Amino acid sequence: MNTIKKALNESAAMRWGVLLLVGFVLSVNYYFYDAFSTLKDDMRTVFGFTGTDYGLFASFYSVPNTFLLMAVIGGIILDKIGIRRTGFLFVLFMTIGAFLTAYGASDYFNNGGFGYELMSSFLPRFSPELKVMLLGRFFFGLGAETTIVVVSKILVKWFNGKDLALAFGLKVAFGRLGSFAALRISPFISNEGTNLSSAIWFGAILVSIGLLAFLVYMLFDAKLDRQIQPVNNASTTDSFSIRDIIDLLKNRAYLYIALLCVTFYSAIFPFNHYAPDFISDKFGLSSIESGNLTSFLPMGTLIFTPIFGALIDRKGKSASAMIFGAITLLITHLLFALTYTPPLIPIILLGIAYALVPAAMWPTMVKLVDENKIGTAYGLMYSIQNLGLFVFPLLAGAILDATNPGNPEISDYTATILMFAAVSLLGLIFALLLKFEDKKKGFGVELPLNKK
Ligand SMILES: C[C@H](NC(=O)[C@@H](N)CCCCN)C(=O)O
Repeated sequence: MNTIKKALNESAAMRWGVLLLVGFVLSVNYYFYDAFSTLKDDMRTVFGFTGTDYGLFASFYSVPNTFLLMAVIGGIILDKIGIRRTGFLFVLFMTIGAFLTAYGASDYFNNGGFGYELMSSFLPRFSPELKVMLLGRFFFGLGAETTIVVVSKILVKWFNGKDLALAFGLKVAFGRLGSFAALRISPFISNEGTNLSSAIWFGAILVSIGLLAFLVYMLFDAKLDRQIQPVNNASTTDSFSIRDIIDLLKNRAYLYIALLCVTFYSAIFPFNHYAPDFISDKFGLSSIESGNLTSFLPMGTLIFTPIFGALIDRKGKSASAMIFGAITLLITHLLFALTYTPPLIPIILLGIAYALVPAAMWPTMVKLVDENKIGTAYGLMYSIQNLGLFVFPLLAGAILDATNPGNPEISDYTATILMFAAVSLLGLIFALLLKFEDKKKGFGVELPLNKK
């Protein structure tokens, strides 16, 4: 009997199964990224971390991606050596980074364990545990950002022409699920700092399970390659040139969207690092209560990002959605800084902005850049974004310390949050510029993404 074998990516069950696997890798990535925000106060009591120390720790995630351009380089490596080897390498970096961070915070290390003496022998301004945790955060960040680029490429490989936008919305949702779990589970395990180290080890173990999930994915990827290789060989030889980066930066619409990306996310991710502590200090809640409240944010975006994505696929209006999201973000920070509005209201507003802008911004790239340059375009955008993710947690910690001398238990966050409002205002200006540029050049950013 003559049987024609279907390629794996033609089976819907296989595609969604793959999304579940790589989505898990993203969930643990975001879990470990956000797990520390509810532990800020515990790290202050257990390790004596100041706001600046905490800001430095949060910022270190972005050092490799900004100063060593690792997100761009990771994208180029990905195009050169492929999904399996690049993915394995960068998920491994992420895992090593998570374990190093947990080791730095462990009782064993802090009771004079391996490396303690060495870490005490230089830069005395920084404690040995902070130094090891910074090293861990560096490797974690190096692996985590390129892992997101790898997962994007995996989705294009499996879903192109078959619900790709929905798959991208769900990709963001998996990340938010990780953030949600971190905000709920992390303070629960830490139990006001009595089990701080266990809360961090738990995150590191989750990341290592992510590595196992990626290894399983590699089996499917290899099988798919064996099935589709002859078809794809002809089209995968586009080599990298520095000219691509120059051309991207000369494209004003790309520049505006990259600047919107850095300002928008700089007013959200760094804010999230401080949000549970801010809400707890301003509204007198425990760290578990404020973590639970903050967790409504990723929970809401988990549901709404794919829904907004599907709407933008069909109705368009991406530039308007980005402007609306930027205005909402500005209002949120002004409410947080200047009023005592019950925190759930600004959190809901923040959730709308946080779902709307990513749902519109990431797929819009296909309107601005040729498909064969899209990996470089995303990689460059992530590197630019990471500059903001480096600077703003640091700045927030420094402003917090300057306006609250003596590292007090309860801090006044007004100046810190006003700084985030100013960054949101910049984001709004770039969203408006993008819309004007689109009107002038006719990229079609306002048109639906789905082809008729
Ligand atoms: C898709 C987008 N992701 C990013 O911007 C990443 N650079 C964030 C990384 C945080 C966790 N590792 C998003 O989440 O909207």
